[in-house]
Amino acid sequence: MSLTTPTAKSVAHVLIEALPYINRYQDKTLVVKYGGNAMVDETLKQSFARDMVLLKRVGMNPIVVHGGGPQIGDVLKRLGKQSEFFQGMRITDTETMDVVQMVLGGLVNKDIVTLINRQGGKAVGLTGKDAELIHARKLTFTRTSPEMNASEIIDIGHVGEVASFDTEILTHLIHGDFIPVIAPIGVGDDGQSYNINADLVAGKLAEVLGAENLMLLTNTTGVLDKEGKVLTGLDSVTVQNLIEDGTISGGMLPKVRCALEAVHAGVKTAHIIDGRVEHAVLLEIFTNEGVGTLIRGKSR
Ligand SMILES: Nc1ncnc2c1ncn2[C@@H]1O[C@H](COP(=O)(O)OP(=O)(O)O)[C@@H](O)[C@H]1O
Ligand SMILES: CC(=O)N[C@@H](CCC(=O)OP(=O)(O)O)C(=O)O
Repeated sequence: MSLTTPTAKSVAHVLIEALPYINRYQDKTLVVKYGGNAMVDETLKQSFARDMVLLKRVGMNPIVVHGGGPQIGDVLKRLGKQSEFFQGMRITDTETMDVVQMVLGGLVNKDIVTLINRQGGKAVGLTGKDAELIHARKLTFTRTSPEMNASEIIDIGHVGEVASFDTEILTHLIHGDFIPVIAPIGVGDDGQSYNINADLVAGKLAEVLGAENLMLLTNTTGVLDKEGKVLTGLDSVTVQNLIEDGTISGGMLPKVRCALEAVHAGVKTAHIIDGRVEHAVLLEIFTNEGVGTLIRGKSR
C-alpha cells in the first residue's frame, strides 16, 4: 500500500486524532463492565477483547468486570431450575450459588480471558474470592406492610453487596502488564460465597481505584427515554425523575445508580454504552462523538 493512497492517509488521520485521548488516558485506570447481554456473538466478543488489548498497549489500565446473567439463566434452565429475581437481583439458594460460581468463575471468566490472550494480551481471571479481592456482606431487603404496621425482612439467599476490596492483587497485576478479568463473586467474613450484581462491583471498584472512567456495556444504545431516544448528560436529579416516572427500570436501575455513585465519589466520567456495537469502547474513548449515555457528577 502506498503512503499516498487515501486508505493510508485515513489510517494516519485516525491515529493522529486519537493522540490527545491517548495522552489523556496514559496510565489511567478504566473499569469496563461487560454485561452478559452484550456477549452476544463471537465477532463482537473478539472485538471487545481486541479493544482491551489495544487500550493496554497504548498505556491505559483496563480492568474488566463481567456479568453473565443470561448465561447463568441458561444453565439453570438446563438443570430444570427457574430463575427468579427480586428488584433486579437473582434469588440465590445454595444450589443456584454453585451454578453461579461455575458459570461466572468458570465458563464466562475463562472465555473472556482466553479471548484477550488470543489477541495478544495477558489476561488473568479472578473471582472476588481470589486474594480476597471482594469482601461481601449479605444483602437483605425490608418490606413494610401497612396492614400489619411492621416491616418484614426479605431474604434472597446468597446475594451480597461489596463491603470492601483488597486491591493489592490488582496493583500487582497492573504493574505486571496483566489485564485483570473479574467475576462478581464475593467472600463473606464467614467464608461463604456471595453472588453480587456485576454493575455494583464495577461501580465500587472504579471508586476505590480512583478510575478515570467507568464504562458499562449493555444491550441498549444507552439510557432511553419513553420514545426510545438515547439520553445523555444525566445528573442525579434527572435520573431520579426518570426512575420515578418509570422510564428507567429493571436492569438499568443498578447501572444508573452505580454510575452516579461512582462519579460523585470522584470517577471522572461514567458511560452506559451499547456492547452490541463493534469496538464500542474504542469509539467512546478515542472519539469526540460518544456512543451512549454519559452520567454526570453535578448538575451544570
Ligand atoms: N430507560 C431505559 N433505557 C434502556 N434500557 C432500559 C431502561 N429501563 C430499563 N431498561 C432495561 O435494562 C436492560 C439492561 O439491563 P440488563 O438486562 O441487566 O443488562 P446487562 O446484562 O448488560 O447488565 C435493557 O435491556 C432494558 O430492558
Ligand atoms: C445478584 C445478581 O443478580 N447477580 C447476577 C450476577 C451476574 C450479573 O450481574 O450479570 P449481568 O451483568 O449480565 O446482568 C446474576 O446472578 O445474574
